Amino acid sequence: QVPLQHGAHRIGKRTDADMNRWRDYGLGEFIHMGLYSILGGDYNSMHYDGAAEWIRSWNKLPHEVYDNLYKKFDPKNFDPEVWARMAKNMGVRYVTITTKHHDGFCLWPSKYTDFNITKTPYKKDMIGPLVKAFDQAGIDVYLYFSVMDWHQADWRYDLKTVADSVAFNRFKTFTKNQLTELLTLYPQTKGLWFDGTWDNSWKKSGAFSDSLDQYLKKIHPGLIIGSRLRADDYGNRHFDANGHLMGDYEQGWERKIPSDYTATRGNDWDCIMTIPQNGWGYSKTWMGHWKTPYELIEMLAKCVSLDGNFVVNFGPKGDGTFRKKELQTADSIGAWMKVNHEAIYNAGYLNWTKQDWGYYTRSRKDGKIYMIVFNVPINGALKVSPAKKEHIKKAYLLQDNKTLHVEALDGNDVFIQLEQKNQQEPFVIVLETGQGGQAVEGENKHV
Ligand SMILES: Cc1ccc([C@@H]2N[C@@H](C)[C@@H](O)[C@H]2O)cc1
Repeated sequence: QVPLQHGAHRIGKRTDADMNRWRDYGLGEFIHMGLYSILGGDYNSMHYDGAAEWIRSWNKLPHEVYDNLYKKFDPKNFDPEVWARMAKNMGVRYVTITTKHHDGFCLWPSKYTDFNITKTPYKKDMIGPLVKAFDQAGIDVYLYFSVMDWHQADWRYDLKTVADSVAFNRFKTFTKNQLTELLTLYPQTKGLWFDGTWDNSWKKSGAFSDSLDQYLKKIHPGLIIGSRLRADDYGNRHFDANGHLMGDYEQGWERKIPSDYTATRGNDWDCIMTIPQNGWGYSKTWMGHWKTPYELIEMLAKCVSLDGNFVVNFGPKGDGTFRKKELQTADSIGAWMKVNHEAIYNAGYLNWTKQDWGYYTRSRKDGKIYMIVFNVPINGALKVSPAKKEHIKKAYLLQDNKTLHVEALDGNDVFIQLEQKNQQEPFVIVLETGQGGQAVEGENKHV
């Protein structure tokens, strides 16, 4: 064990009520809104083929042109109630909204920089009404905040000189002030989602990130902060020099999902995912493959089956409305969740051998076991190999309680026989288990 001042201060999961609530969310939503939403990935009828919210870094777009976009920022059709209702219908239980992305533009009336929404034609705070609308819809709100801030003269990518450190110290104070402001203005906030913390300047500021983490939790008890905020004494991020997670959950799964339970290292985690191949802010032309609702539902099932949450990103347009494809996706996921949310909410990992037909989840409330089925085998027989001493007593379809035939195989394995194999969408089977003797007699038991 390497002695550390600023490594993990807690070994293992955080288990207070706020974190237990976080663990049970299952499904979340991310929203990227900012000056980049106005351009939608295009400038001067050229298309930027990077992530649309990074268009300021495109050499064909002068910084000055981008930074003056605030003069055009006017989400006339923005309605926080519409955003909250869409999220509610989709079945999300938490939402993370960008307050300030890397470009430094603040969607709230910050008193620490004039580069904020009050200086735009729209004038009004967007964060307050969103926090209120989501909170009233029963959706927990988390605020995305980029530490890296391209607008601040005191931002540094690295600390090479004394002058760098003097400037960066001013930047740290600015950052702490803005975060205090956000938590004071929006006390319903459940957590902060940090980004833009990969540069050397921040890696060399492990002591500050540690004290900032503690300060924020002191002024806002229960606050949830993932592993993207801190660096340890040696600049390690997410996991300290001793391999312990620094943060309340692992925040590294961006557009990727752990391959299996081992890869989660037994930590809490969530995966944030774009519907297109990449790109978080609104882009007129989405990159590459657009994930179908079923692909996203399979990702959701996989995340929950590995004790994580799944967060789908939406990038509203500059006028404050969502593109049709995003509205349709939210609708489709919501329709599936209306029928099958029992297998997602308050559910997590089950240590049974993964089968090809899909994913197991187990309810943290009552231990009920769910099979979320995506791939029906040709013979319509779904193999289940329970852990030792666990036996299948009954299997039924969640959507209509229809009991399914269970055939005993060797040991306590079973086949669950599906009658009609023309399933048109992912479905859920509920398993009732018992301890002790095989509850289901095989028909043709070969001795
Ligand atoms: C290399 C890279 C840097 C920053 C990002 C930001 N994190 C996501 C949550 C988005 O905000 C994206 O701009 C993505 C990739």
